[in-house]
Amino acid sequence: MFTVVLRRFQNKWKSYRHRFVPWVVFNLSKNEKTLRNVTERSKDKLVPDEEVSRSLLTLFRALFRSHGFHQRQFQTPFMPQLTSEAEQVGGDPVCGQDAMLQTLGFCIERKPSTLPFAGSGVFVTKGFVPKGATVAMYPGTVYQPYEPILLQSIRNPFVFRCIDGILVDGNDKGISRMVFKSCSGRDRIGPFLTSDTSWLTDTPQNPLAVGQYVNNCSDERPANVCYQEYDVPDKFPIELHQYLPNVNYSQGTQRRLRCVVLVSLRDISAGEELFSNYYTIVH
Ligand SMILES: C[S@@+](CC[C@H](N)C(=O)[O-])C[C@H]1O[C@@H](n2cnc3c(N)ncnc32)[C@H](O)[C@@H]1O
Repeated sequence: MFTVVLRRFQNKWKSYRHRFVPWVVFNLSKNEKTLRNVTERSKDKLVPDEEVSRSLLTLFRALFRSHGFHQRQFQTPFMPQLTSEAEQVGGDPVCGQDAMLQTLGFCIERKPSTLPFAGSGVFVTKGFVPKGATVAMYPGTVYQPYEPILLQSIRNPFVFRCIDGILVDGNDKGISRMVFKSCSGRDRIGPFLTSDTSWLTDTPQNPLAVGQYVNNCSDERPANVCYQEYDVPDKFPIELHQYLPNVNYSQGTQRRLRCVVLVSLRDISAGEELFSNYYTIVH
């Protein structure tokens, strides 16, 4: 009898698309109506990867044009295309929030949540988010399913689980923070950083990288964004990797870098808080 119940629980548990342990365990029963149901893994993507790439590239190019100066000192004759892009910058650096408003048409920021006792949340503070837009990124260290995360996951509500078992640790404190910094410092491609550590501060240079602070929806506050996995394509420009807020835990990881983005489920106006669905069931 016990084994049957246990097996049923295990099957149900395995079908959860995303989960934040342990919060999810204690709160599932309170939120059962808000579960997001997806019929097949492949149907989970709200927008094609190409569209996510387009949004990220537009923003990152604007950031590069404004921050790109510091990279110029590293230019070599073998990178003429980068030099010319940096040369076009002129003397007009814009901050991350301005770049986001100019390129994506909205700003998001981390602020105290409207929910009591929920800590911080993420809000649209300027502009307008149309349905299907890439609204935020979930930063953190990426662990393959076979990699050890025990120490980092203890009492850590920021460990996000992807459909294929990959974990993303978006905690900006303690051991998680140290691990991210160490992995990020390790992975360079020539003169270029391959990831961004500034999401660990209050002023991330990539302003999308606050997705780990988006709170869970409820019956009263339905989800307006959802998670979507995005594997960074091989052709993603090397000089723009410095804005990606994710890094592989192991240097030898063979697969493409996993990022997780949050995509809007409907139009969202300035002033609204973002709510995602921490639970998705794949049938
Ligand atoms: C991924 S973190 C989100 C960021 C969190 N608000 C913070 O400031 O650290 C998940 C944690 O946020 C809190 N949280 C998320 N959604 C919530 C909700 N609807 N009501 C209350 N607390 C919530 C829970 O403490 C949960 O463990």
